[in-house]
Amino acid sequence: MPMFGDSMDLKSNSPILTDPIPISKPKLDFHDSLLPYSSSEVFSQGPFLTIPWRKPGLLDDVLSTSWLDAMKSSSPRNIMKYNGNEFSPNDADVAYHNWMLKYPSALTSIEHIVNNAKGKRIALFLDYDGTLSPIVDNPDHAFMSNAMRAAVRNVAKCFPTAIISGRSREKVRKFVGLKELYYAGSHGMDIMCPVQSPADHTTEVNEGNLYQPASEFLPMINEVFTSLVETTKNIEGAKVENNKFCVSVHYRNVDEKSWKAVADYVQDTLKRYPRLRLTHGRMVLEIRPVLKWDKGKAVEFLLESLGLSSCDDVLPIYVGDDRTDEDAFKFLREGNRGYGILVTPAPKESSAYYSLRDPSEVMEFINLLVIHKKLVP
Ligand SMILES: O=P(O)(O)OC[C@H]1O[C@H](O[C@H]2O[C@H](CO)[C@@H](O)[C@H](O)[C@H]2O)[C@H](O)[C@@H](O)[C@@H]1O
Repeated sequence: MPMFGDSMDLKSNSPILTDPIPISKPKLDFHDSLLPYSSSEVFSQGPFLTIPWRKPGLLDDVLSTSWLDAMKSSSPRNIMKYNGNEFSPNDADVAYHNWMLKYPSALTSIEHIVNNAKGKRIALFLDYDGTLSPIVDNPDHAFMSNAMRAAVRNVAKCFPTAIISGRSREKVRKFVGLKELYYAGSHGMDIMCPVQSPADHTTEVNEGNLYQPASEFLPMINEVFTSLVETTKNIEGAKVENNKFCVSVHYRNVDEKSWKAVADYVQDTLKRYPRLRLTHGRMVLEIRPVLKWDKGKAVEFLLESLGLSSCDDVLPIYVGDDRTDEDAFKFLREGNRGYGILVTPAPKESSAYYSLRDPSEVMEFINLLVIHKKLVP
């Protein structure tokens, strides 16, 4: 089990993890009531968020040597970095405590959150790996607990609830095993659309109603999957996962000496497929279409489909642990639409408002939402 968050460093010295465009102080017009802290406090520390810069036709990350730096910084074995400072494990508690001034716990902030939800409808978005299920070595064994399943089932009875995952929609649906939710797989590129009945405004999930903005990439993704399975087959521990509209190349179980070989194979593949790009996850390289579509877009799309896109009477909450979840946090923050909650046991730069340490705290938070809903219907 990782000691700290696996992809803990969005601001490392490596060019891979930082945005090559200088970021000025964001001009975001927040309502103070939504903020868990004062906005001047948040932005006084300089550039706020570094996310990979996406430009169609370019790889997110250019050289495999740099990829290697990114892969190393994604390893829990490496020292923890936050805001340019390095922390030894002994400093970790102090660092986490200080970091929480900026990203307070969603558990201790529950009153603030539900107060802001008064007169509004909460819409809940949940990432899967690292959020509902703990991170484990074998991606096929990332099961969620029955207690977590019960919590998600209960919360879905209170609020519209969607799972947005990097995995294929079918796979994540199988893991979660609840039919009363909405599912978006492949980082939001495969959405089972809820259908609204014009008569009574109820929604139902219609199997035939899929939104798949990357459907033309399907043959290409399959080719890449087959090719990477073949090329990496001799690297012990490497695992290639077909997530339908994206491919994950896991190096969690690969000896660090062979990480470069993994990066080289992925880079070679991307050279052959310029319409695909790379993103980094938790000890995983992810290949996906060069498409302006991400988890943020998926949240926007689902809110529209559910008839919940009006900011005035809806409070979307998104809970996630990974870099790809930042797109959703950013979408909520930029429009002053709702709350992002970052799940992490270690300090990380984020566009989220709040934090939770691990999936067990996520479950606690979900249960608190249900309790509050029952107390104040
Ligand atoms: O968006 P998510 O639902 O968080 O999916 C992101 C990736 O999650 C999975 O990989 C991660 O979890 C594995 C199981 O704990 C772990 O072994 C791996 O190292 C992590 O990167 C999944 O296997 C990927 O396909 C998803 O893209």
